[in-house]
Amino acid sequence: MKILNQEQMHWVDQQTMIDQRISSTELMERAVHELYKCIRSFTWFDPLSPVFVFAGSGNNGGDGIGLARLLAEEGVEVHLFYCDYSEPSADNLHMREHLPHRKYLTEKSITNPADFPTLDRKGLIIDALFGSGLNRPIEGVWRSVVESINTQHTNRVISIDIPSGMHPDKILENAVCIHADITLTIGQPKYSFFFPELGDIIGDWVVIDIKLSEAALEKCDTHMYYLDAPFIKGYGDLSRKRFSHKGTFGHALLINGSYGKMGAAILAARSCLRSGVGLLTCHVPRIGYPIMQISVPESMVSVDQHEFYFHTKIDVSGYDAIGIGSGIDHGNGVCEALLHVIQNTTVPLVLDADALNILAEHADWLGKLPRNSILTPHPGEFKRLFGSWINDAEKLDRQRNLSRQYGLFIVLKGANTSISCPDGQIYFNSTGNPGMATAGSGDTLTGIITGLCAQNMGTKSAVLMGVYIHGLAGDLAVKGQSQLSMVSSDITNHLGAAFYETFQT
Ligand SMILES: NC(=O)C1=CN([C@@H]2O[C@H](COP(=O)(O)OP(=O)(O)OC[C@H]3O[C@@H](n4cnc5c(N)ncnc54)[C@H](O)[C@@H]3O)[C@@H](O)[C@H]2O)[C@@H](O)CC1
Ligand SMILES: [K+]
Repeated sequence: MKILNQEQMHWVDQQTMIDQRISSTELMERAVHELYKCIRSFTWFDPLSPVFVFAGSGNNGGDGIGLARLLAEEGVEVHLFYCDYSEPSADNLHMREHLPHRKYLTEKSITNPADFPTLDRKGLIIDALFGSGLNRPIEGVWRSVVESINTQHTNRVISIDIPSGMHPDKILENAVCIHADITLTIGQPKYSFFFPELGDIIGDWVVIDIKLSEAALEKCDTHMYYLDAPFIKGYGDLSRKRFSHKGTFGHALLINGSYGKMGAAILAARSCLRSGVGLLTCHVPRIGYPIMQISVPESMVSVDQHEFYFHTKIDVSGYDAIGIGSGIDHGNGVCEALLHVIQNTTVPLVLDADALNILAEHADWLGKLPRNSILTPHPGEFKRLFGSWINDAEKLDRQRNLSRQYGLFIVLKGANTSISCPDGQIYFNSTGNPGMATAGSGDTLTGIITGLCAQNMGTKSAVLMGVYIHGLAGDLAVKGQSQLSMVSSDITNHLGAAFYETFQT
């Protein structure tokens, strides 16, 4: 799914009305019905509790007023507050004119901070003050309304389209924003939803489909995408031909593990094999030989001359993809051995963990990496590699520019992992959960991406698919268990189900 900026979203709204021959009121009515359906589908929704709607005078407010109407028509007790309601938009006025009989609905204006109501009964707050039309930080009475709503800890808060005060495309420094429990976002997710520093403000978010014009969406030029199921399904064909053999699916090399960290090598190897690679060789220190043979019998083992860690300048020719770094440690000679790999292969390298830390100490090596290599840092490793950032928007810009400059994929791990590509596009993953923040989760990702890269499907497909499948396997693994009990082997054990759910193959 494309992620559009403020201007593009407005344009798509307008084009939708033209293409579908509907008025702006009809489009808003469609949005209002979809918002209502979504709220009514929440199992926690209690029609016997009051709903407090705070509406601004723009179209976001119009959505809130329309929602108030549908809830009141159902018999829900609704209290509607108009906040500094001057010069309402035409659609906002239309919604107001069509409010039902006032039996279940009260209306009140808030024109100064003292007008904020006492919400002494537990209920649901709907935030419809400002939406994607916000163009500056909230001030005055709106600010005090936002601050008062944020103190209502016993009431659940749903923001319509975007938490009021948040800009859809950028960070407004020190701006006051509604802290939503849930954001029901209209049409497309907004770019700012992918800034980790705003995560607590947005809460959980759900995209409300209002059947925007496909033709208009198609025409919008963007470099930002949300990596969801329909998108990834169209990205590759993993079905196997009848006469295919293990040679068809590539030969991967994984260089991982050291004394005390052989688990990283095992986790990566098992995930690599579960991702469909034809042949796998694991290069490990001597101490790791029996461990790998017993733990991962499907893998061949190449043994380093060093007892405890990766040290030997090995022959890396003949492989289709190489993953390196999980648990390789930092001992004497590791840097030279890593540089030897970098300089003696043309296949994309998947670099993780200690390989990234070594890279951080040798910034000039970035330019030496084979084109289309893949860096998989978590934020701490990203900082060591590329320095600290001013805010998340600046961090994402930097990530994107570095990918273009060095011809690399950068997979910045976290909630909604961001994947920047050499072509300048950036993808935000839709799968995964906090249970995956556990030891070895990154090692499994290295294994998956390396295994997919080896199958010659194109590096970009392998990276996007790998990140998506890794998260989906985590989502399947956590079903029926607590996130806190999850271990990274659970991810590996659900890879088969994740591939099947995505590609039916
Ligand atoms: N046809 C459409 O355009 C649709 C719009 N929809 C809703 O409309 C919203 C966008 O509506 P609008 O463009 O009217 O914008 P908003 O309702 O977000 O804001 C209203 C107006 O307030 C002013 N404003 C912006 N920032 C301000 C600030 N900090 N302090 C004071 N005033 C400020 C601007 O002039 C802006 O146009 C979406 O978020 C969505 O909820 C949906 O109903 C779907 C269809
Ligand atoms: K809002």
